[in-house]
Order: sequence, then C-alpha cells, then structure tokens
Amino acid sequence: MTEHAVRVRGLRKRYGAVAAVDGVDLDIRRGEVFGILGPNGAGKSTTVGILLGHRGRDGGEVAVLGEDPARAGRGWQARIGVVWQDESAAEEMTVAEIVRHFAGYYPRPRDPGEVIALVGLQERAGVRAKHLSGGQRRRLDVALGVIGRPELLLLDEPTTGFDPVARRQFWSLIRALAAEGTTIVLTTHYLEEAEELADRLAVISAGRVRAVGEPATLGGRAQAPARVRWTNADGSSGEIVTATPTAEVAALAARFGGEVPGLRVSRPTLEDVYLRLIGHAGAAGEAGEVAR
Ligand SMILES: Nc1ncnc2c1ncn2[C@@H]1O[C@H](COP(=O)(O)OP(=O)(O)OP(=O)(O)O)[C@@H](O)[C@H]1O
Repeated sequence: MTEHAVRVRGLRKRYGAVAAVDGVDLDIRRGEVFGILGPNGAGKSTTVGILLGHRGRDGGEVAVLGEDPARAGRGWQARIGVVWQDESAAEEMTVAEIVRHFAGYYPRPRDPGEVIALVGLQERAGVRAKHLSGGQRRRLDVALGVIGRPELLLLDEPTTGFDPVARRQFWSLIRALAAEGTTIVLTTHYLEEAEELADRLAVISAGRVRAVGEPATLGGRAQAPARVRWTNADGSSGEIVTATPTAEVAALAARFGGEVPGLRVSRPTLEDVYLRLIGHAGAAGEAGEVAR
C-alpha cells in the first residue's frame, strides 16, 4: 500500500489556448482531508476530473490509490466516491430508491437507511428526486458519494446551496468519515469550510499550485505580524502591527493599569492569506488596486 492516496507530478491539461492545468504537483496522504482552493477557472474541477479518470490529460504523471486513472478499471472505481458539480440523480425515483440502487454497484456498501440519515434526508426518503430542493439534492449527491464505503472521496464544491445547519451536518459527516480513515479531497469556495475541515490545503490559481500547507500556517500565516487594537481614554482607536503582540499587550495593560478597553489581537485570516496567494492586489493590509 502506497503512503499517498494521490500523487501528481507535472500535470498539464489544455483547452485550446487555455492552459487549465499548467504543471501541478500534489501529494495527498492516506487518511488526510485535503482542501483545494482557488478562484473560478483556476483548474480545480479539471484537476479533480483527471484524478477521477473523467477527463484526459496532456502531460504529467498521476497515481490515485496506486493506479493511473486513465487506465484503471471498475475495481479501482468502486474504491472511490464522488460528489461532482451538477450531478443529477434519476428524477422519478425516490431518495430511498436511488440510494438503494447505487448501493447495488458496490461490493461493500453502507446501509442505505443509515446513509440517508447521515445526510439528514430521512424525512425526505420517500420523496422523488425531482421534488427535492437544491440543497437536498446536493445532500443526495453526498449520500451517493459515500454509499460505497470509499477509500477516497472526491468532492467538488460539495456544500454549494446548503443552509448553515446542513453545512455543519456535512462537516460532521466528513469528520466522521475521516475518523474512519477515508481520504477526502474537496474543492470549496468557502474558506471557513476549508479551515474547519482540511488537514492541509492547496491554493491553485491559473492552473498552478501557489501554496500547500496547514490552514493555520499556509503562506507564512503563523509568522505574519499581529495587529493589536484598543480604545484610548479619549475614545480614539489605537493600533500597532507587531511581531511581539504579547509584549505590546503587557505594555498596554501596564499603561491602562489593568484591562485594556476594546482590546483585539488579530493575525491574518485564511481569507487574507488566500487573497494574497492568488495575487488579489486588494488583499488586506496591502497597497494596490483591487482586481475585479
Ligand atoms: N470542457 C472544457 N472546454 C473548454 N474549456 C474548459 C473546459 N473545462 C474547463 N475549461 C476551462 O479551463 C479552465 C479551468 O476550469 P475549471 O473548471 O477546472 O476551473 P475551477 O477552478 O474548477 O473553477 P470554478 O471554481 O469556477 O468551478 C477555465 O478557464 C475553463 O474555462
């Protein structure tokens, strides 16, 4: 068994003049939750499509669960779960029928009833797919992605259209699957989701990987200066950007003789780091025009 669930070297894919994927390297370890972030058109779905064997490639090496997706067979496919954008299940069948039907494709499926409950669709089990709301459909897609007890689960923007409660239920589901040892790769535009779920993240823009790392340390985030803000006695705001926030807070506490009014200490958020990595000139704390 190889250490990596996914290993990609020098991956390239062009659509006419567009280099959708332009030399991507990725190592995704077994058992990890790996997030892929990037702006619209960055090449995320193209990359995931190649990992699944849904799309061909123009260059590079790809191994997914030890096999090349371009040549792997049905046995390999059964080890992988997918939640793909714009996937739509059979319209006339009910949720329970569809989940049971898909369970039949796999050698060791989960219990369909359990999976329906896992995605919070138990109240809708008898409803035809065509009568589900957008978010409920996405939950059904997630159910179909996990029904086969996959070793590797690839999710392309899985929580688009989810309400906040459904999103949190989905996060619990992903954590539970990760705890069972499932390797999970997900693309998302929700930075909060990436921060909540991912052990590591890759930021992709214009077909290239700009950074890979843990959410807390990505792009030098942990070493970035902190911003210390407070409110002065006359009501004006004070602010220092410093590499030694603890010392600044201690000095402020001494100056105020105790509690510092309106004290806030902040480091760059994942969004700040993300915007800088994708070259968004309006990223927080940086001068320059906002690219639109
Ligand atoms: N089938 C296709 N034919 C032509 N061009 C394509 C095709 N699929 C993708 N592209 C182009 O390749 C680039 C990468 O697209 P891709 O869908 O991989 O981006 P993405 O990062 O998933 O974006 P989004 O966040 O919008 O889903 C884009 O410029 C897109 O227009």
